[in-house]
Amino acid sequence: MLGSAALVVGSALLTAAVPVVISRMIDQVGDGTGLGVRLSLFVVAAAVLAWGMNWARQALAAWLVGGVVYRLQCEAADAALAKDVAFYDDNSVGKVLSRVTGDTEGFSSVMTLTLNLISQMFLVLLLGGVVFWIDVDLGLIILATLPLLLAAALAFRRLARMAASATRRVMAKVNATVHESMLGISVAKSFGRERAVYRDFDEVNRLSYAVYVRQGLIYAVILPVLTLLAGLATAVVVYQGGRFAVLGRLSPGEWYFALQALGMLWQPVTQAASFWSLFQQGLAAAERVFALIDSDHAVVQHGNEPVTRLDGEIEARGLRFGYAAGTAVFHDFDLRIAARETVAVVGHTGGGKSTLAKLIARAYDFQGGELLVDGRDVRSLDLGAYRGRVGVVPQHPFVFAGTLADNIAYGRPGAGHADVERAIERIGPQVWSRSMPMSLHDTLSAGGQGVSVGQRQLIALARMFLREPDIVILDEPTASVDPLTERDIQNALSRLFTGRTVLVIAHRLSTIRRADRILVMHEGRVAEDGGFDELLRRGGRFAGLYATYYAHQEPA
Ligand SMILES: Nc1ncnc2c1ncn2[C@@H]1O[C@H](COP(=O)(O)OP(=O)(O)OP(=O)(O)O)[C@@H](O)[C@H]1O
Repeated sequence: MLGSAALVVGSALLTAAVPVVISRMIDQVGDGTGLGVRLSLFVVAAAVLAWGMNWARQALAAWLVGGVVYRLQCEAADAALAKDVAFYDDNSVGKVLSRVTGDTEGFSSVMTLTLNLISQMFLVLLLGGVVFWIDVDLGLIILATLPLLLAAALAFRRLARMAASATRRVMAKVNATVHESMLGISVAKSFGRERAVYRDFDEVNRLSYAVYVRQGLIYAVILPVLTLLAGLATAVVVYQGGRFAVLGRLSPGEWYFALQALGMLWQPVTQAASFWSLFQQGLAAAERVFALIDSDHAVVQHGNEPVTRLDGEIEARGLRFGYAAGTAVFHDFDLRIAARETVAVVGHTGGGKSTLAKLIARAYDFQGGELLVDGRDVRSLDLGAYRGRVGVVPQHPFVFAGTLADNIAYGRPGAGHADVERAIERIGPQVWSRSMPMSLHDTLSAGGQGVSVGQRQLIALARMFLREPDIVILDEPTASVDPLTERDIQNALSRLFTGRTVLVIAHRLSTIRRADRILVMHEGRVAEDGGFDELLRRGGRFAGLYATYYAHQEPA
């Protein structure tokens, strides 16, 4: 920082020294020979030195700003990764991405701008001081021309800002349209709607063309007008300085200096006019990044009790939960799941099955009541260690870009090839080879294009065998897989379920039949609870669900 300040002062002094020395030499023109050579040598030396100092100053600034942005991006990315799932309900991935990259860069450009402006302002003060020292009246004349230029720059800044924000808005619209059409491309293709999608895009693209042209026209006016105003101001100084020189108040060298100083003042002054709004934008960007870093976690803990192993007994007492204030999913929810019990959760859509699973997995926090695991308040347990003992298999497990082996090894940090092979062994080698034709070294694409739902489930189950969780939460896919793959998955599941507490949001009859207990969820409460045959005999909600949904899965 000190080095940077010294370079700012040094390069400003050098830049200001050039017109000062030249003006002095002009006044000594009659004194001797070789003046032109000495003058030229001085100008070259000063230019080289000033270039060197400016280079060092800018390199130092880049190093400083780069360091700050690097740390800010690390902290923002770290904060985004630490956020609970609930955070991503309100903040889309795109929004978080623009906080971590776009906003941190916005902040960096303001830092660079500020450092440049500080050095330029220092030069302005230096040159202004010399002009006033030469002649106060001339200094006042130059000073009087500055507000005119400043006012023009401010007015243009407003115009430029309006044009820029219109361009930003329309670009956001273009991006959103492209994003949406690409997301739904398979649907568009299957309905033969490509031309309609193109027409939608063309409409916003025409809008963006019009806005761009308007912005170009506005910018085309700004610079020539500012140059004209600068020319007028120079004319005033030429006239007045000339008069003072004729009157003997100024030497020709001082007159030259005043004109040079004026030329050097324009740029910082016009830049200062646009500085404030850019500075505010940068601060707003920084605020957004800090809001991400400082925002509270949705899952609140009040203890860090160690968790090494769990028996897996789960109990909810008077649990209250809603995703948003005033919309409760659970009012006064009670439930007890014994250790190592397999519970199938069924019910109509919106009944609260996934919500229950998310609360047990600590993806969300509840607002009232108690959630006990092995008789201990879940909020008193070390969150990371607790989550490490709970394995969640979502309906559509995510596949990362990398080899199949990498994707399985994801289940346990540091797992090697032998561990992956062992996990496959536990699933059942025949089961695996029948459903997974690819080799462990084959590369999968992010999102899992080219990998079926059943295969993704098998990858996720292999990850679970590596992880060895004490509580398994599984959301079965609704999409039916072929009977052979279903049998493979069921075989893998029965191995995974043994000796663990399992909560499975069940869509397959085979899973329901195998469960120790079935919970029928309805409007945020347990409407029925019991064994398969018992619930069928009861003739209630489960019997209804069975008749309308599960019965068709019975083998003929
Ligand atoms: N992220 C969310 N934000 C706000 N409300 C939500 C969210 N997720 C679920 N809900 C609401 O909570 C209620 C319970 O939903 P939940 O997903 O638990 O039901 P479900 O029984 O699992 O349904 P499905 O079988 O369709 O998955 C529903 O009214 C749903 O609209």
